[in-house]
Formats: sequence, C-alpha cells, structure tokens
Amino acid sequence: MDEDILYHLDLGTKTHNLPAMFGDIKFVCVGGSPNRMRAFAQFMHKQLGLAGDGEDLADICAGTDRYAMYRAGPVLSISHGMGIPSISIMLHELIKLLHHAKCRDVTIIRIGTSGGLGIKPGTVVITDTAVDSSFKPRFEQVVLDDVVVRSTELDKDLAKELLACSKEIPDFPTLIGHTMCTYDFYEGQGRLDGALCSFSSEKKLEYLKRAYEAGVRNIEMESTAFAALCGLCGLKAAVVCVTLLDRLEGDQIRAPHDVLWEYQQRPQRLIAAFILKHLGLCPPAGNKLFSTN
Ligand SMILES: O=P(O)(O)O[C@H]1O[C@H](CO)[C@@H](O)[C@H]1O
Ligand SMILES: O=c1cc[nH]c(=O)[nH]1
Repeated sequence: MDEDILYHLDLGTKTHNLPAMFGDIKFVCVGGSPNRMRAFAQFMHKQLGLAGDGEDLADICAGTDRYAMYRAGPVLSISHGMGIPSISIMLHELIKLLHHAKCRDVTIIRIGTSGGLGIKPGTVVITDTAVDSSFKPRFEQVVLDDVVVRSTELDKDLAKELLACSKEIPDFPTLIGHTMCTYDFYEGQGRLDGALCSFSSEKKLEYLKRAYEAGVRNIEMESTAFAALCGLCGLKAAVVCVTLLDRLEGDQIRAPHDVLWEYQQRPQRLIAAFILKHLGLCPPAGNKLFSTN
C-alpha cells in the first residue's frame, strides 16, 4: 500500500514516522483498561529509572478514544477494551504498526484480570494454552463465509520463564494453567447473576468443574484471539492474568476496590521483573516490585 492508515490508533505511515517513534520497542503489554495500561507505563517508567516522574506520560493515540497507548523506554503499553472483536481490531493495527516501524524480537504480553477456577483469588495465572468454551485449544474466525479454525498455542518457554520470575515475588501465588476464553462475561462464563439466566446452579457447577478437570484455571475474554493472531504473525506471546474471585464459590466480584487494584498490579509487577531481567537491569531501591508494602 502507498499509505496505511491505522484508523483506530489514529496513526499512519504518511502522517507519522513509525520507525522513529517505535523502531526500538521490544516489549508490548496489552490489557483491557486504559487506566491500567497508563498505570503500567508509569510503573515501568519508574522501574526503568527514566527521567522525570512519569506522571505526565502522553497518550500516543489521544486522537481516538478507542484505545490508549503509552510508552516507557522499550515498553509499549496499550489498552484493548473488552472481548475478542475489540482486541482483534487493536492487534491487527498494532502488528502492522510493529511491521511498519521495523521492530525486531518483540515479546507481547496480555496483562489482565480473570475469574479463577478452584484457586485462591489474587492468584496470577500464566496461560500455557488458551481454550474455547468446549476446552479445545482453538479459535474460530469467520473469514468471508467460512469458519477458519486457528491454533491457540502460546510460547511454552516464555510461560516457564515467567513462572521462574514469579519465584522472586513471593507475596502472591502464581501458577501455569489453561485459560478459557469466552464471548461473554455472564451466560458465556456460566454466571447466574446476569439479566438473563437459562440454566440451574447445578448445571453451572457441573460445567465449571469439567473445565477444572480439563486443566482450566481461569476464565477471561481475549486469550484465544490474542494467541491465534500473535502466533500466526510470529510474535512471541504470553497471557498473564490475576484472578479476582473463585468461580466455584460465586459469580459476583465482591472484593473492595483497594484489594482489586492491588490484584491488578500483580501481573504488572511480574512482567516488570521479567522486562528488567531481560534488559539486565535491577529494580530501583525502595521500589514496589517485590513487595506491596
Ligand atoms: O482485565 P481485562 O484485561 O479487561 O480482561 C478481563 O476483564 C474483562 C471483563 O471484566 C474482559 O475483557 C476480561 O478478559
Ligand atoms: O470472572 C471474571 C473476572 C474478570 N474477567 C472475566 O472475564 N471474568
């Protein structure tokens, strides 16, 4: 193409010098919420010891209110909204952006929240395989009038490396497991508390227990599309989500806001440790990486 307009990011090959803006990016972190992704960029800014306090980082996609994007050194932090259609659009444009910018050896990580299955709330789950609602490692994409089935394998070595990094952060549990990706938060995740509910509590528990038996440890809404798209485009990818509740115990997220905020920081702290290790850096003295106090 003579020109590529990345419409939802408000960036383009003629309007922006993408190699100058992004050519040195090595880590891309994505997550649903714009505020979380700004907080992560500010946190990375401090961890990397960059100049200034990082409080006034500019939103690179400020010209659109679809997604928010921030950078801290070689780390790009982008929001993707909720659900597969939203993350798919963002990933198509992000992957083209990395291509136009001539980025090399990029690792991409989704840092999210999820519902846990049979594990303590606050546990961080590193996904080995993203599975669909039938516990199969596949993502079905409609292309023209065909349903194309794509693999959802993630990089196993990267998952193991992240688990090894988690050993240095002992104040929360981290484990590797399958992540189930659904098209909905309520009926699609077997919740009884939506506006509609068409099944019994017994049926719900029987389904969630079968998911647990199949190796599922958490449930969220983007991982299969993320794994499929990143895998096909040759990006090393990982999914790291904290669990906000145990779905075998209930449906509503009842933890207070300060607890939920601290939970959200757990994947961020793990990924910061991973990035610093890769860059051969140590966290600054008195930082909050290894302790919440
Ligand atoms: O915490 P984030 O990244 O938004 O992800 C999870 O939270 C949302 C639902 O509350 C879904 O998008 C789910 O995947
Ligand atoms: O239960 C939950 C919690 C967060 N995100 C989800 O998709 N499900």
